Amino acid sequence: MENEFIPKAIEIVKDAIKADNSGDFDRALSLYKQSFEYFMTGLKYEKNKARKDTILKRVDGYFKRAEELKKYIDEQKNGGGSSKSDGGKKGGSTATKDKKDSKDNDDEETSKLRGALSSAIVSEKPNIQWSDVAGLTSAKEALKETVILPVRFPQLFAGKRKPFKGILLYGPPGTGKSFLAKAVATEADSTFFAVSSADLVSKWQGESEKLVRNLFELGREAGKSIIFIDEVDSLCGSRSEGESDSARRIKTEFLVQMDGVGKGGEAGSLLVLGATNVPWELDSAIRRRFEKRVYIPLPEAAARAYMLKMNVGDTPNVLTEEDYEVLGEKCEGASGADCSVLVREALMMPLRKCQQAKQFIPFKAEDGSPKVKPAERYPNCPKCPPKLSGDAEGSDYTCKSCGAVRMSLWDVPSEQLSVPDVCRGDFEQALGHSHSSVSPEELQRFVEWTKQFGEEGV
Ligand SMILES: Nc1ncnc2c1ncn2[C@@H]1O[C@H](COP(=O)(O)OP(=O)(O)OP(=O)(O)O)[C@@H](O)[C@H]1O
Repeated sequence: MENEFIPKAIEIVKDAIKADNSGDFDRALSLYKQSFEYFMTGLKYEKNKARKDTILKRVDGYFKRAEELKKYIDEQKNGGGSSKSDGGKKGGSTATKDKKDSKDNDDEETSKLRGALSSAIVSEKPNIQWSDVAGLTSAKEALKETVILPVRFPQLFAGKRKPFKGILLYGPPGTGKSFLAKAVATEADSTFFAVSSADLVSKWQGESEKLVRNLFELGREAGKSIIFIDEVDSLCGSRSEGESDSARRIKTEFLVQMDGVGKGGEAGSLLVLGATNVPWELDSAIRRRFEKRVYIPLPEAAARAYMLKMNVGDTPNVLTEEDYEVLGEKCEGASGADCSVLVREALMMPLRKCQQAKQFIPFKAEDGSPKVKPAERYPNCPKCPPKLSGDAEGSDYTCKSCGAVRMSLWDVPSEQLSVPDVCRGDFEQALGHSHSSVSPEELQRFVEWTKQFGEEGV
């Protein structure tokens, strides 16, 4: 698949620079941040190393500028800071800071880091139930054992029996790793700290290891909490020649913090959940800290059928259980995310039928009001199609046999339009355009890695 994230990121960053130059710093900062999300995702898929390095260099510059802006905006908000109208370019103001004693400095630094963290993490109490997660039975069991049991029955974890403190969920994209992590947090009634690795990475200007430390402190202070680090590979990839000092420091801090999890606190009160699509890129030291590694594979037919049904929800449809079963079989290779895209596509089909229809059948609704429904293909009327297709019939032609009226959607009074229910045919048509986002080679790689380091989560 063509990597569309980088061009999109560049588009956004151009707007950011424009806003920056025109003095609209709030907007500029928000656009820079938005572009980082796209850059980080795009970089994940960028295979060309030279191109990757060039982009990273550029992004580094944007990060620095965003940091300056954030500092400047914060200073303005706090009523202090410089009155410069350059958004803190050329160093910004540190005048207020100089007067503080060292304790104040520490507090200030901590609160600054906390501020930075709050923009980097999403802290919430999610509301995703186990039953919302299709399939993945043994992954759910493994997570229940790790998270729920220690809280409910602490006596089970006496002596040397300790709950796991780090779990890695790995598998192809869109298989529900983040979704599952949220279900864990709901079930455990824990605060969920989801870290956007793009934001953490964006603080790699000498402070990120402190950010990691603060993140873990926040987690400990919040009582029962789960720290979810998506794309953990981008924080803790394996050592490479080009690895910078700051990347090494963040990794070391992460190791130290992971070792501290579970010490001094209530058993199972802080859990670190990591997710990655590329487990083989993880540093072996980090891999070891995630004591349990659960493979989240592509869903099986029954899980796919269930997801299709959940995604259709209460949209008017004529689909039967059997239809879902057949469709579940047909979309082999689709991830959970692919299934939602497929449903979205299929749900649009009735709209397309309305838009493309050249004739509509009038009928009376149950309450007696006049309605029309699109009749693009009307197989039950042998006379209708040939006559209707003839231009000579004129635009106001009505078929004497079936009653179809020649008109377009725009001729239909809004209150009279009856939208066709979603049917199996709509899905079959949508399936024609869909494709699996994971190649068999990639899948094989996950299977191999699971044999060596993980366990099946199906
Ligand atoms: N097993 C599942 N049950 C229900 N919904 C699912 C499942 N798997 C995926 N989905 C749907 O797909 C969406 C994307 O899933 P999610 O973001 O959790 O995948 P992920 O594995 O974390 O992907 P990535 O690796 O790309 O971050 C979810 O919001 C959910 O709607």
